[in-house]
Amino acid sequence: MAAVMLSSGRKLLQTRFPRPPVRSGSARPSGFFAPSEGAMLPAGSFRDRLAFITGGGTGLGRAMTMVLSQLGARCVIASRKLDVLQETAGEISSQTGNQVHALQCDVRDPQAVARCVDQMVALSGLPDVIINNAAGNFICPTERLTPNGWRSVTDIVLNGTAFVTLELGKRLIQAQKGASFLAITTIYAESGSGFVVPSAAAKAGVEALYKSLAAEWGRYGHRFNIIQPGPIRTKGAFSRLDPTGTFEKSMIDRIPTGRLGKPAELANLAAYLSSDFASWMSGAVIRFDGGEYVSMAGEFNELRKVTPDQWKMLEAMIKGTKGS
Ligand SMILES: CCCCCCCCC/C=C/C=C/C(=O)SCCNC(=O)CCNC(=O)[C@H](O)C(C)(C)COP(=O)(O)OP(=O)(O)OC[C@H]1O[C@@H](n2cnc3c(N)ncnc32)[C@H](O)[C@@H]1OP(=O)(O)O
Ligand SMILES: NC(=O)C1=CN([C@@H]2O[C@H](COP(=O)(O)OP(=O)(O)OC[C@H]3O[C@@H](n4cnc5c(N)ncnc54)[C@H](OP(=O)(O)O)[C@@H]3O)[C@@H](O)[C@H]2O)C=CC1
Repeated sequence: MAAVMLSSGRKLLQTRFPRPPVRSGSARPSGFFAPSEGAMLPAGSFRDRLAFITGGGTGLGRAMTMVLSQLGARCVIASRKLDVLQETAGEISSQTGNQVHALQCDVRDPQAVARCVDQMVALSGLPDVIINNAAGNFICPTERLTPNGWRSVTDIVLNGTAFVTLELGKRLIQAQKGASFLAITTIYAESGSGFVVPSAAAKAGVEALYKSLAAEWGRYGHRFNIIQPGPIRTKGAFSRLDPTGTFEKSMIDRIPTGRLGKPAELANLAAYLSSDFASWMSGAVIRFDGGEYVSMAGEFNELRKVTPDQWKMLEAMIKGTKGS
């Protein structure tokens, strides 16, 4: 029951504001926004191209490797767990018929990054496409965070991206070879977010790094773009950000398109940004979140819960107001 109060404190009107019907995340809106998951670009868009994807063995990195490989790219995927990488590489290359190499690399270690790039060059040459996707994250009240916890996330996300970008950028410049660099950040790189503070700080740093290099290294034939994904189910993210599954429903409820994103949708956008179709695109930050960011930001967006009858009443009240 909601009451409208006069400034005197007297109740003017009482009416029932029922709780909105509980809608499951995949109910009404997703009927309008069904995902399309096949490769979007023409076949062969990445023929004769080499793509280097950090964290390419799992989750979104795996999905991006899959679509690039489907479109003809040779791929090199790199992260810490060689067995996971090798399994993914085998699965993708047996489906697409294109080479996928797995290289062990901890992006926190600049020497390991240099060794990894040496191996890639020996195998396949310097890449045309670089996707900085590797990340670490976990929810944690900031007062519980240790210096090592801070370091573990910021080293992977910010330093890791910087080490990969510097190592490859310098070698590409030396070889006078152009390339597309893409970084995967997150919508809260822009707003900041409590409880994932090292990730928010590091992702914001990655965005500053990529926007800066878009300006500086265009002259070497290098493009730099950023995708800020909203929630897309992966084991890596959801097990560390919503380990009990408690928050998923309220998260979906605030997404105007009524569902989570799909890895293949993100992969199609990444493929476009990394392709020649986007050769005029650099320094772009693309939010890809089903509308979640603007939905959380708008002061009055909670009014979605007001029913048509309640609107009739509210309108009458507003129109009935005389003076200020
Ligand atoms: C509201 C619902 C949300 C649902 C999802 C919505 C998603 C929308 C937006 C999403 C953004 C997503 C961003 C992402 O980046 S997801 C990517 C997630 N993937 C990964 O994190 C994979 C890699 N991660 C890891 O390997 C680990 O998690 C790691 C901790 C980052 C690094 O591993 P490692 O180097 O092995 O470190 P450890 O030795 O284990 O730990 C280092 C220090 O960190 C402390 N620590 C680890 N976990 C926690 C924790 N949960 N809480 C507090 N502290 C933690 C650990 O204790 C160590 O510190 P020390 O004790 O002082 O030594
Ligand atoms: N899923 C989501 O909802 C969202 C994800 N993102 C971003 O998308 C990207 C992919 O995340 P997602 O696929 O969900 O999660 P995953 O956990 O599956 O991916 C993270 C990858 O990073 C690799 N990695 C972690 N640490 C290192 C390291 N030190 N050196 C090299 N590689 C490392 C991991 O491999 P290994 O363990 O073998 O090292 C893993 O493959 C990340 O940048 C994340 O921040 C952003 C917003 C939303």
